[in-house]
Amino acid sequence: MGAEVISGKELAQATRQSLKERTEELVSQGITPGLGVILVGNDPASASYVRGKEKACLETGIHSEVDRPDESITEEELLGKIDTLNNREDIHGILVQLPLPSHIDEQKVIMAIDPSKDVDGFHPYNTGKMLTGDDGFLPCTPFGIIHMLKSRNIPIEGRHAVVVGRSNIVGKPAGMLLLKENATVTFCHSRTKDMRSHTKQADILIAAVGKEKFISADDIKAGAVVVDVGVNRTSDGKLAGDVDFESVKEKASFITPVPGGVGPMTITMLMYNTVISAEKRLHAT
Ligand SMILES: NC(=O)C1=CN([C@@H]2O[C@H](COP(=O)(O)OP(=O)(O)OC[C@H]3O[C@@H](n4cnc5c(N)ncnc54)[C@H](OP(=O)(O)O)[C@@H]3O)[C@@H](O)[C@H]2O)C=CC1
Ligand SMILES: Nc1nc(=O)c2c([nH]1)NC[C@@H]1CN(c3ccc(C(=O)N[C@@H](CCC(=O)O)C(=O)O)cc3)C=[N+]21
Ligand SMILES: [Mg+2]
Repeated sequence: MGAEVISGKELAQATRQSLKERTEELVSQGITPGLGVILVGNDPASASYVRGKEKACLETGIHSEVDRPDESITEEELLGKIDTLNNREDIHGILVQLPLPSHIDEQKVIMAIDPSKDVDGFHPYNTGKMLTGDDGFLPCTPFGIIHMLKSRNIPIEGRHAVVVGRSNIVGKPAGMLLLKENATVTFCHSRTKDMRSHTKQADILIAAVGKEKFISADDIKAGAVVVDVGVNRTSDGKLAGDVDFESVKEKASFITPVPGGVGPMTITMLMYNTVISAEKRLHAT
């Protein structure tokens, strides 16, 4: 018994293989998809995620550039770098790694990115399109989650999805994409009272809190689908999600692991968005 584990790592490999073919087709037509990453400062976790993105670009044939300004960079200088990337023909996707140092206004920086190159899907123009169901870039983590559920033919329509966490980059858009798939959605957050009464009703539970072992077997319904977005560094230096994997695995029907779950799919959907952006450029010429 026990849940089936949805390997994001395996699905990422398969998806990257098909993206590689689309990239080769683009290259044969004279366009190499290009991703420009800006990583401010030297936070070790951010540096590690950016390395993952560079590796994925190599695997999919996407040209990548990483600019690593010192954390003393001014907001104006950073906006200047974004402007340069916005105007480059050979760059189809722009990603500014978050969080930014506190002297820089994150929202202002996100707004400066050309929405047609916003492969993170964080610009309000793309957020708005997601809300209305128009075609735009979807945020990579929620997009990857939907992809993982569909890869296992897990029904979403009509089911109760409970999202724990409401950040702009994960929780909120995850709930919106599940709603678009016709789930009935509940959000839980730090002000939620009696959280367990909500999580126990979930057919699909998304944990995006950032606290190790936040969700235990007692918090879920038997047979629930549990998606663990959390990436937490434990005291012994390992990576752990928000879900107590060993106990929850015995009670859930499907579960995503950490590492090797949502993280690799997040990066893969970034590659996907970059390829789409380059394809749009090709068809616009
Ligand atoms: N695998 C991946 O690809 C990615 C993983 N992550 C990971 O996902 C996790 C969440 O990231 P992110 O959304 O950016 O984090 P934030 O810190 O921005 O948001 C955390 C959310 O959890 C809620 N929360 C905090 N404490 C509680 C509590 N006791 N009870 C209920 N809700 C609570 C907060 O509520 P409130 O709004 O009320 O403060 C907030 O909405 C992190 O571990 C991060 O590293 C993030 C991005 C991508
Ligand atoms: N502009 C911006 N876009 C982001 O998408 C973004 C961001 N800023 N800031 C930080 C968060 C976090 N995030 C992760 C991506 C991949 C893994 C990932 O691949 N994790 C591996 C483990 C990686 C490791 O070993 O450290 C795994 O879960 O298997 C994790 C976290 C993207 N984020
Ligand atoms: Mg945040």
